[in-house]
Amino acid sequence: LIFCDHLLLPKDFPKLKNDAFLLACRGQETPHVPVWCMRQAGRYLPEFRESRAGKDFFATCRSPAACCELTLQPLRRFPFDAAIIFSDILVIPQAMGMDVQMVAGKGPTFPEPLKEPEDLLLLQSKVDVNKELDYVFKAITLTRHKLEGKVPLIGFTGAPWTLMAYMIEGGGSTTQSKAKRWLYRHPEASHQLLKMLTDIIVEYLLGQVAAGAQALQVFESHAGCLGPAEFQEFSLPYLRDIARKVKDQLKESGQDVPMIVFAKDGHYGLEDLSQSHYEVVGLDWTIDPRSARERTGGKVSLQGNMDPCALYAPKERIYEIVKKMLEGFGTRGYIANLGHGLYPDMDPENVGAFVEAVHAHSRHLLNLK
Ligand SMILES: Cc1c2[nH]c(c1CCC(=O)O)Cc1[nH]c(c(CCC(=O)O)c1C)Cc1[nH]c(c(CCC(=O)O)c1C)Cc1[nH]c(c(C)c1CCC(=O)O)C2
Repeated sequence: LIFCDHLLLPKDFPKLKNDAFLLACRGQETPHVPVWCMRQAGRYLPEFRESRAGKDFFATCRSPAACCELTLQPLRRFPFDAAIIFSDILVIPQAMGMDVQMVAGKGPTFPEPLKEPEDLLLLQSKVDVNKELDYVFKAITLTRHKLEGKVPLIGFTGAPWTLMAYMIEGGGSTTQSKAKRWLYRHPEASHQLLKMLTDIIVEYLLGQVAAGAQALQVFESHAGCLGPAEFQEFSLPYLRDIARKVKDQLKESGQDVPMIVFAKDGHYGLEDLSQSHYEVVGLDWTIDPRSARERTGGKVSLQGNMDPCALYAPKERIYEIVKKMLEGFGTRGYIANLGHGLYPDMDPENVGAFVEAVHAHSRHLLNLK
């Protein structure tokens, strides 16, 4: 039999061998606390830099074989309990007709960002998600096969506010003042754009599940620049809509896929996020584990939240920090992760020490029970 990778179908997937991550998403018992890292496929790995060398970032995102290889790389080194598909949140603005380039040393850049509400007319409002983002679905299907059931595969998307902010700022920004100007000056146009994005995101996530994604994470990376009132109006309703619509649709076909919401620096919204139809709330390092547990009252599983910079510490110190974190969160309904993505200058050995510490210390705590 000759198998052609690009002909692999989203069915007959290999049997899952390690379900600790999926069990933890649902608050069920696990033999150890599962762990993965945001940006685990990244430049801190020499093999990643070599695979990416000289190639355009978004061209890489469009190659299912490249995405599959980059997704698998960290798993060859470390016993992570989940894989996250290599892609980017900005493939959605691209599918809506915007040009996005990855500029070395600067990050993602939109040569023609949205400036005024009239610019919304330039966007493709009815995106054929299955056609425009087909390459992501192919990458997911291929990767799910190539994972051979080692660990579950996580799909993801940017949340509406975070994508809107990129589309208006045209790149990274510390204040997000251009995007926030829209919220205060053009609230109706803002809602129009957020609604447009929500509809596309729902279809995109459903497509990822159909392609083989076993969990979904929604990145609201720019929650931190909103205050509680703006979050209530411009972020939370859309985050809720996404989870409800995805879940309703999946239920119709008898499927159930855990969803994670990660609102970076959105500590003011923690109670609300824990009542937003997501099984898991991701946390950054500005929240104390015990208070996060108290504030979410056992309604959700929690994921996070070690400061990525703590990985610069010597290994013994990493172990101590992990120990405290595990004791704060407890071993049930908990997925260890960083509070944001791994930095490109991280020593892979320290990432390994982090994973090892989570597994070893959580097994120790679970054996005491
Ligand atoms: C805001 C955001 C983006 N992309 C993403 C977010 C949300 C998460 C967050 O808050 O960080 C999401 C993302 N981007 C990438 C992943 C892959 C999966 C994983 O976590 O391993 C994920 C989940 C790959 C990537 N996306 C990017 C890289 C690094 C660039 C490269 O490989 O050349 C990777 C591995 C590029 C990217 N893409 C984006 C930024 C800000 C950058 C960094 C630019 C830089 O550091 O030069 C937009």
